[in-house]
Amino acid sequence: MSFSDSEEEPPLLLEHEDVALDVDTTNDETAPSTRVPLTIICGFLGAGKSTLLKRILTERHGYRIAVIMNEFGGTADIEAKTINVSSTEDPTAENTEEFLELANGCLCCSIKDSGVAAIEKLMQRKGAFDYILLETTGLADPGPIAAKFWKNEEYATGLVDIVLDGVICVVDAVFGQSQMQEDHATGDLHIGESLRQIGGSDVILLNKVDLVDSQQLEETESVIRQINPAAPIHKTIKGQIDLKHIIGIAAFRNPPITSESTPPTHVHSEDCDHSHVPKLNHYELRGISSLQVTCGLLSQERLNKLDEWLRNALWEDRVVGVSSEVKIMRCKGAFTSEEGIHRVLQGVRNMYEISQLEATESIGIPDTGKIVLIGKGLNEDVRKSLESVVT
Ligand SMILES: Nc1nc2c(ncn2[C@@H]2O[C@H](COP(=O)(O)OP(=O)(O)OP(=O)(O)O)[C@@H](O)[C@H]2O)c(=O)[nH]1
Repeated sequence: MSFSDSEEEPPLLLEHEDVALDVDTTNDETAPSTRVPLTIICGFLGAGKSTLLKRILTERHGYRIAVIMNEFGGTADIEAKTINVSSTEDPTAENTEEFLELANGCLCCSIKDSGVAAIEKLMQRKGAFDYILLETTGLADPGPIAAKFWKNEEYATGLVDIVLDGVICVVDAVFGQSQMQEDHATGDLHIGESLRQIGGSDVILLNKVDLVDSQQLEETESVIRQINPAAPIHKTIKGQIDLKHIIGIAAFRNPPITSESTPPTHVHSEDCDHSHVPKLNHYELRGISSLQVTCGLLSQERLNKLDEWLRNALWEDRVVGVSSEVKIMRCKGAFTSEEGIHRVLQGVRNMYEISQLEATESIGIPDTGKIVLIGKGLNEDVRKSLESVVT
């Protein structure tokens, strides 16, 4: 699980005609001149959404794709910085907080809202894109987000008309099954996020298949099929997939069929005439919160202590000086050692890795480090405990 892609096969070049980007421009004279398709990428925390997007951003596919990251816990800048490509406008990539323009014409930006304002601003500043990919937070229910974009005239700005193409769900082959089971077992009216994400998607990417055996893979696939029998399932390693399977699929071109049994691609909106599960704040409902700690240059001693702290927290659910239980579901970080070596922390549940970035990969990583934890029981005591290790 390294940010270095050197061990991977070179990305496949895609033929233009392979990717059906021919969104309907029709003969309607009132139609805006450009229709930009949008695909929503969802999937539970750490499933591999950013890895998939990083691949798309750095491949030579010939399209101008705008990738919008919408992260929970303020980790989007870590994602953007670790995309590991320098900006064509600003090779030192110092000014990449807002967006990062890549050599292949793609653009990456991070935002906190659901994307509309940022997309409009981007279009005004950078012209229209061939395609927009919107990454949702790992805990997001894609339904309401999809409903915002689906055939919504509000977002026809006159210059561009954003049309929803489809919803893609990235499922973690290692933790996906247990996540779905946990979400099934909640027992109340609330439907767990992983079920909403899988149920509301048009295509499923079963990712990290390199980390599981065939039996676990089959079982996970079977659970996914029970939740969403309609969506094709593609097995992937680090999001390696031919783009034609995920973009330009026009899943929303035809109106969804309305029936008693709501089809998986149905987008709930205020106009629906059937009952919905209550609208609940999915973070609070699951008791999930995020915690962020910044740090300066870290000595080797502090790095060792941080490693020990993480091992205790992720493997034992214990944090030094905190009596209550802690459950860290996701951790990310970027920090620099006293010798000036940049390191990136990536963790999903009890698996984590601190990798060292090569000098060329470090462009844009500031000396001020940042560690973000997402999970349960992340109170002030946990923050103090982590701060005592890194500051
Ligand atoms: N072995 C292996 N590791 C993977 C694969 N896909 C992603 N990873 C690693 O899993 C970790 C999480 O991947 P991300 O792409 O950041 O996951 P994410 O879904 O964007 O995470 P959130 O935005 O926090 O929800 C990273 O360390 C990746 O390198 C895969 O197919 N195989």
